[in-house]
Amino acid sequence: MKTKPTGFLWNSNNKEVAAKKEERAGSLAFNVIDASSSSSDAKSSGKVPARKPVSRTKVPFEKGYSQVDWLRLTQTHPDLAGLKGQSNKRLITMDEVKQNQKEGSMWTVLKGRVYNLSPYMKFHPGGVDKLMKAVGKDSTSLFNKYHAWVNDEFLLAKCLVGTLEKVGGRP
Ligand code: HEM
Repeated sequence: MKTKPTGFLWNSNNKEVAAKKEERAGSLAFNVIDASSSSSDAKSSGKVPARKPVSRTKVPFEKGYSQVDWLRLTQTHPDLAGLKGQSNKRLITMDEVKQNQKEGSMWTVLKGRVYNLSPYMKFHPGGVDKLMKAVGKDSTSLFNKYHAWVNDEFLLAKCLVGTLEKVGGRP
């Protein structure tokens, strides 16, 4: 069973991800958090087949590109999103996301929010190649496939460009 500690990288209260189970050791009772699947209840009941594990190779970071370095940069850089004075509260179409795939301006949609991934590229623990797959499209399912527990909203807060416009008024 895989367990994940909580911290700035990980969502601590993601109910979809973490399935809690109480276990006992002598007189001690404690919660075990299983982050290995988003549907462990369904899995243990035998209704859903176990999800195929994805290959998750961590790429050794270049000096100066650790997650701590990233956090420092988010606190000091004046405009990581590349807004140039524009508001990050505006609605953005998928067309506009597709148009931003160049150095310095590499946009993705993640859980309805639009981010500029360009500054995060070399900091991504899964490597640049993997993160490039997110550019110009909605990367929510890819993101969840590899690491649904990662706290994207916190990590990419300073890269927020706007919100994806809903088409046809449906959520
Ligand atoms: C879009 C925004 C993304 C963010 C903010 C992000 C962030 C992260 C973080 C924080 C980790 C370290 C996780 C940990 O230590 O548990 C990680 C690892 C990783 N990511 Fe991403 N990621 C993103 C997108 C993607 C995409 C699109 C892919 C695949 C196509 C991907 C593949 C991986 C892989 C393979 C690892 C490394 C293996 C591991 O931690 O075991 N990531 N990412």
